[in-house]
Amino acid sequence: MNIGIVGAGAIGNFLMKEINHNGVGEMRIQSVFVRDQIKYQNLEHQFNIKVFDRLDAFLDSGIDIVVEAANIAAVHDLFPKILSEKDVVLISIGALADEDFLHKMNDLAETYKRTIHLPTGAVGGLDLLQNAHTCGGVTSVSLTTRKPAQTLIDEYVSKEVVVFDGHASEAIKQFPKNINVSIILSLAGVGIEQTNVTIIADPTVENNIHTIDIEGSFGSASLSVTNNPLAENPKTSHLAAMSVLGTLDHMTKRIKLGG
Ligand SMILES: NC(=O)C1=CN([C@@H]2O[C@H](COP(=O)(O)OP(=O)(O)OC[C@H]3O[C@@H](n4cnc5c(N)ncnc54)[C@H](OP(=O)(O)O)[C@@H]3O)[C@@H](O)[C@H]2O)C=CC1
Ligand SMILES: O=C([O-])CC(=O)C(=O)O
Repeated sequence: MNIGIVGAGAIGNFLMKEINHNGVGEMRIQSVFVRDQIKYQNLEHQFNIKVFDRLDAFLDSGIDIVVEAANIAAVHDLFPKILSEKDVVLISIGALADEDFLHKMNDLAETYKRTIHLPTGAVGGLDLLQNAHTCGGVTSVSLTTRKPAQTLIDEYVSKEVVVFDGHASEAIKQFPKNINVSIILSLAGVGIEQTNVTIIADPTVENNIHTIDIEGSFGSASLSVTNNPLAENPKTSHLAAMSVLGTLDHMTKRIKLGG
């Protein structure tokens, strides 16, 4: 599978190292789309890839699938066009909190017979949540996210501060780089207006900790993930990058787990 990536930050670099240096199945990252070709030119030599700043040339570079590792604005601006030509993997899931955009992407996928893959990201439990929700059996979903204070707020704090308490729809507007996980949970479960989110800036922690509580006709579930951050971007958890790789790897398998 020849892969194109949009964005070359913490997750993009993780993927280039794992796939092109360490090797994962039959995958290869062939092309990377960036805003500033000069800034990222060194990647060509480092990972044996081609760097593009023109979208048409990137899409024509022999890639089978496009992985987004950029931001919400890039999904909104670039991916309707990209989806009309390629299957896509999106990690800035917050882009889909905009319901008009979500419907537009769904319609494009139908029209062009494309697939939009959404990795689980820095959490777990989506299998349970989706299964329980399929029969309308979920009554409540809550996410409590605790991150190192400096990744959420600029001012110094000596003790923990609740910086957000409300629904996922508003959480992603206020913290677009920190709470994409709330939108994948919303999509799997009860929706962005019903998924409860609390975000805590904690000066005493070094991990990104996501705790999910689900209640429904199946019973109840509680899952807490204590994530190591990626060195290149401490806002982003290692598991989020791994989940993109996992999503690509699962596509190649004949035996599909989960559901
Ligand atoms: N779903 C989840 O669980 C998680 C999602 N995320 C999300 O994943 C995304 C990537 O994270 P991460 O790698 O840590 O972010 P970084 O900030 O480390 O990297 C983002 C990269 O995207 C590039 N970029 C931005 N806009 C564009 C554009 N229009 N076209 C091409 N490249 C662009 C930036 O380049 P430059 O600015 O130099 O042009 C940069 O190289 C973020 O949106 C983040 O919020 C992160 C963690 C968990
Ligand atoms: O990586 C994480 O822990 C979660 C994150 O930033 C996000 O959901 O946007």
